[in-house]
Amino acid sequence: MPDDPILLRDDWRARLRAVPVLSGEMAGLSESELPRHPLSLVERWLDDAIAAGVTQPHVAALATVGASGAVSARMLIVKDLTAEGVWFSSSRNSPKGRDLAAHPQAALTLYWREAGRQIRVTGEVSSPSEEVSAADFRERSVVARREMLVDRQSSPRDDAAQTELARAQRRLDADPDLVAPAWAAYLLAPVRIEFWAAATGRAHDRIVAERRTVGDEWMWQRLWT
Ligand SMILES: Cc1cc2nc3c(=O)[nH]c(=O)nc-3n(C[C@H](O)[C@H](O)[C@H](O)COP(=O)(O)O)c2cc1C
Repeated sequence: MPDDPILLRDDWRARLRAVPVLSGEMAGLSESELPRHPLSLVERWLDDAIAAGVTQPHVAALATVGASGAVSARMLIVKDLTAEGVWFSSSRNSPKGRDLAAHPQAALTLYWREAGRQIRVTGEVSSPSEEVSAADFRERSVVARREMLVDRQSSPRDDAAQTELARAQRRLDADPDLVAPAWAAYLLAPVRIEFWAAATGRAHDRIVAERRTVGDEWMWQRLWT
């Protein structure tokens, strides 16, 4: 059998180089716009993204570290923004859930292409409220709840899947309020939030807020891009 080439094209460098990035008029971020608490700026940027009709403005990349030190990242949905931090949800039994049990820290990155804005949140992760976790679970679609009652996220899917899903559906039919015990609403409480804003015709802006170890004071610092 002849060796098929792995890639069909060998001009990827040139093709990628030709794709425009950060096109359009972008205002950057100035010191005068900085609030006392960086979550206020997260709120403002999220608001702007929703108002501008950005697609899936609440989808973020979450990076975690496993017990062995291996790093994983995946996209997920930001479920809430409160004065405590950023919320997302998943199964405690998923690979990310196991990572978070071993190392309750994470990095979450939001990126709004149309606005040329990126936010990087790093901090401590907890699942502080069974009530919030249960309410979050009940808001999910039937299909998603059924999958989560089987609770095998990221495991190989074999022939037993249909039987297990049918069993989960019967449990849901019998009790529509049923909550998968492993479902967690996680809170990422920030210790560092970095804002990156594209600016047209000059260097882009990068400003970071770091929580001081004493009290709830935040220290702002401009960074080299
Ligand atoms: C747009 C988008 C949104 C997603 N939202 C979630 C979510 O809210 N929670 C979740 O557990 N997985 C979500 N996923 C799936 C994850 O990316 C990932 O495949 C899954 O959580 C398994 O990750 P893990 O094996 O690292 O635990 C989403 C994927 C995409 C592409």
